[in-house]
Amino acid sequence: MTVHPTDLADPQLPHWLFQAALSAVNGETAVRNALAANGGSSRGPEYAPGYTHVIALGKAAASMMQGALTVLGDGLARALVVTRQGYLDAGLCADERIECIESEHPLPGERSLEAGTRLLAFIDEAPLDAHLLFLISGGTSSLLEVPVTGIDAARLAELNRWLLGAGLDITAMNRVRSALSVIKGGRLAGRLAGRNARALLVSDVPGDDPSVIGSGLLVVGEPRGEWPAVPDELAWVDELAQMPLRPEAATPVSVEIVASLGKAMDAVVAAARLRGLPVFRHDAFLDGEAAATGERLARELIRSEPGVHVWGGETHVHLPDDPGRGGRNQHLALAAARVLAGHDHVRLLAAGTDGSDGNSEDAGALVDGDTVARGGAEGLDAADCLARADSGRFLAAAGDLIHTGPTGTNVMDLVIGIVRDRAGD
Ligand SMILES: O=C(O)C(=O)CO
Repeated sequence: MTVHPTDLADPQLPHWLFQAALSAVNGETAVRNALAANGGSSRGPEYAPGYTHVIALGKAAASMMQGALTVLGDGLARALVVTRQGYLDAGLCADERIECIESEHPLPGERSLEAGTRLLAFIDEAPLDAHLLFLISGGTSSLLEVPVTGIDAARLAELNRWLLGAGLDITAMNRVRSALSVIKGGRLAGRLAGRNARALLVSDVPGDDPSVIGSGLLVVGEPRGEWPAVPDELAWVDELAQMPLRPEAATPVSVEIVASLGKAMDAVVAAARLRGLPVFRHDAFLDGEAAATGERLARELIRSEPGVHVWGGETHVHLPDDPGRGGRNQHLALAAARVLAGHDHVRLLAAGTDGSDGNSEDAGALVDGDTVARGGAEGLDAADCLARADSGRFLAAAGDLIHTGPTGTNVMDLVIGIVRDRAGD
């Protein structure tokens, strides 16, 4: 394969590859395709006028709902859409059949409790012979909750603040969330009263396990991993988790993953090949500490052959008490930038496919061998910003942030490395 240094040097290339990935896992397209494939020539009963009740939850809810609406048309009876603040679509919510709720993320609160209560009522209001179509994406864990007795909004926020800052992986976090919820851990399936139900999922968890996505509302999973050590001030977590929950007969739900990190990575590979560029797909899931991962990938890229490299996953950051602006992708990118300093042939993009990274409004960052110098010229110190979890401030000063707004999907994070031929420097 011929290497085109001019293409690998194209300033737009990393953005273009990231956009190709986002399009391939877009919630609207994924739902539309899944329903159209199912309808085909022998359209199922969900298309009968006024028969289907849609429940769209998570960061990609509005976009997934749009996909369902396009295919169902007047097959849609009613819908409930629960998504993150700022992620709704005004046109969608103008449809009087569609009830829209903006809820809280990444920390659940009062509105998450209201949304959880509304979800149960919405299901109860659907006729017993209705078809329930669930469209679930990540973010659901925070956006909706019906907790066990003894947990109010303040405790819920306290619990999740600890879970998000403790460096736990999503499986461990959701194990705790599920133990304290009457809808998570598959328990929502016990509230469907035998209604015919189908779920389409956009996966934001490693291994695409439906019992982990959105804390597995409809699918009971095997408890996996260690129960984490709970800090003393949260002793009520262990106490309440031991209380037995009333078992309810679960209604079987057909579950299908319609978009995933793997598909997003495939799309980067295909887009690079389309340009005739060499591409290296790294399948090992990125799940380590963000800064250490960024440094490791930067070292690998410096030594690598020219071409496009793609990784996917979800790293984590141990947050200090008073974190600054940023998220795991920006943290990873800034740590990588320190290693890349002076190496002009490498660029690295790290971004969340949902368009938001940590507590910032940015998706991530695109760094290069000059990032540290650019931020330094603005009076900032990269090591200091990393120590204070303030990578966003540094990257904003360096002009390296990537902003997409809500993307209509959520399949974890992508890291795209571009290595140019050194002769072209
Ligand atoms: O983001 C969430 O809601 C999860 O728990 C994983 O999908």
